Amino acid sequence: MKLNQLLERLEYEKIQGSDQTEITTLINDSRQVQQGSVFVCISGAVSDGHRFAREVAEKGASALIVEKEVDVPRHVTVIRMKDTRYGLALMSAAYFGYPAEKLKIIGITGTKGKTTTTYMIKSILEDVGHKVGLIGTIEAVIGEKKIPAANTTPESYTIHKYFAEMVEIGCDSVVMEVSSQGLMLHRTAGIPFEIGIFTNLGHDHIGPNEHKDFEDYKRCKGLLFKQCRLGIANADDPWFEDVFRGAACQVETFGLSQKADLQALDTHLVSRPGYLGVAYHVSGKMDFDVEIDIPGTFSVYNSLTAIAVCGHFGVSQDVIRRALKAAKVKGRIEMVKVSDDFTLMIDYAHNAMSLESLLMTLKEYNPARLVCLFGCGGNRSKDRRYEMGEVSGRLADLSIITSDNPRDEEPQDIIDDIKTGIGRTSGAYVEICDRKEAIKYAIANGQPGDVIVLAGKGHEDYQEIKGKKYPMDERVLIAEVLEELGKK
Ligand SMILES: CC(=O)N[C@H]1[C@@H](OP(=O)(O)OP(=O)(O)OC[C@H]2O[C@@H](n3ccc(=O)[nH]c3=O)[C@H](O)[C@@H]2O)O[C@H](CO)[C@@H](O)[C@@H]1O[C@H](C)C(=O)N[C@@H](C)C(=O)N[C@H](CCC(=O)O)C(=O)O
Ligand SMILES: Nc1ncnc2c1ncn2[C@@H]1O[C@H](COP(=O)(O)OP(=O)(O)OP(=O)(O)O)[C@@H](O)[C@H]1O
Repeated sequence: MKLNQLLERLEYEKIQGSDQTEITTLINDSRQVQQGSVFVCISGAVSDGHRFAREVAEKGASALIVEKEVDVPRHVTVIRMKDTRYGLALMSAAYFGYPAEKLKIIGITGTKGKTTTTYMIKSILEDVGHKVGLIGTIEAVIGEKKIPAANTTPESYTIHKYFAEMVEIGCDSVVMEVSSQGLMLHRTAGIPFEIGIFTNLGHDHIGPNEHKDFEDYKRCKGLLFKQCRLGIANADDPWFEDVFRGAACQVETFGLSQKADLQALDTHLVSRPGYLGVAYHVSGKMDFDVEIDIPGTFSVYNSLTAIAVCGHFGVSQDVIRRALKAAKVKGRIEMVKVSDDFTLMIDYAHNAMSLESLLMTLKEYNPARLVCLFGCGGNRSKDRRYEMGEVSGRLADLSIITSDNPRDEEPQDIIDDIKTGIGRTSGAYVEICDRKEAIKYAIANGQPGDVIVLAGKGHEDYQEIKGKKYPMDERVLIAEVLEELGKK
């Protein structure tokens, strides 16, 4: 492959060598450079790719893409452009043969609801025979293959590599989470999104390594709507109009308010022993009743989004209704049936903010008791332990304090910190260090009408202790506990 084939959609300046240079691989990590690679130098948060220029030249790189000056032998081609992250995105698309153009790509951005909505959409579209790839916080899903994720939105090279694999196995569409960091760092630059979705905007992801302030966070979210054909937005979010300022797409809205194009009417919580959910009537562009077994008013928003998207894929109302009923997201308010008397669920909430939001949501169902089982990760801020302890002590009727990922710390020390937080409230608690034993206690002592939440681990299937990840899937622990209690 010739270098200029990768550069065809980019503006660039030739510093030395030739853009007709033959190249073997496209790489932005010096450690992976091979003979003939083109190395893209990225000025990162931790490292600067330009620092490795001489090293990669010695390893045999045939070309370098830079945004700063580098000093390498004359036989190495050097191409300069304004932004090499942007360059990497467009070069990656070309390198893999523009796979995005063979897929219908749905991108979801927003502070909350991305993961849940992504899986809902995948589930409905697959019900009518679409083959759907997925890229998100938990994993990338390519057919049967599941690749654990490091970032919500991976680096552009990885995205196009996944797209190419999806095309290869016959996917016709992809649903992906698009983080504001992903947009800001051009990980998604050049992707022709068929549909872009805006769920909501909250004060999050602002700090030294993320966005400098809320304005910047909001601006970055809006970038998605400059590169999609159709934008579907939550009309009830106070920032909706700001985010869509300057949008270049057609816009449709959903929400509870009358101004929304697709509206949820008569929303109500549904609760039966062992079951919590929401129900409502869809009005506007469609007209039918929906019930889903994921609790919380936000489930109305997430499912409405999925309905709006699937409407554009021509999915019938009956199919949408049936598929939504079956939609589950691993580790996101995931109900696990253990009893006809009480309800148990697994959720990823692992900081005070998400735990508070989860417990407040569940309290709306007026459970006999709200039981919260959780621990906190080791080698992380102690404040999180005090705060989670305080939130659970304040909102749950019983806290069961246990281990999460202790990492290099002693589990009991972490539990003691959580107890300091609970001590600021009058909340009742028990402490059972072993997570399986703690789950056993919760199930064995479940009372009619209780809602029990196992918080913190969510989709994770391991427990990290002193640098090693040991297999630990809460679904497996629950099954073992039921067996041991003779309830299976
Ligand atoms: C601040 C930030 O966004 N960092 C991300 C970024 O790292 P970076 O490009 O700055 O990388 P770097 O380590 O400074 O290295 C710079 C360049 O030198 C190269 N290098 C480095 C070392 C070396 O020996 N040789 C070498 O060539 C690197 O390959 C890179 O090209 O690019 C990496 C690859 O894509 C990411 O893994 C990394 O994510 C960090 C770890 C991260 O997690 N960031 C968070 C803030 C994030 O992106 N979060 C969002 C979710 C937010 C939400 O939920 O809305 C996400 O999408 O995950
Ligand atoms: N639409 C929503 N609005 C507000 N909260 C939500 C919404 N959807 C889900 N949540 C809550 O936020 C938690 C995280 O949901 P989800 O993983 O779908 O969001 P996300 O956008 O992927 O966020 P994160 O990046 O934090 O994982 C859920 O467990 C639930 O408690």
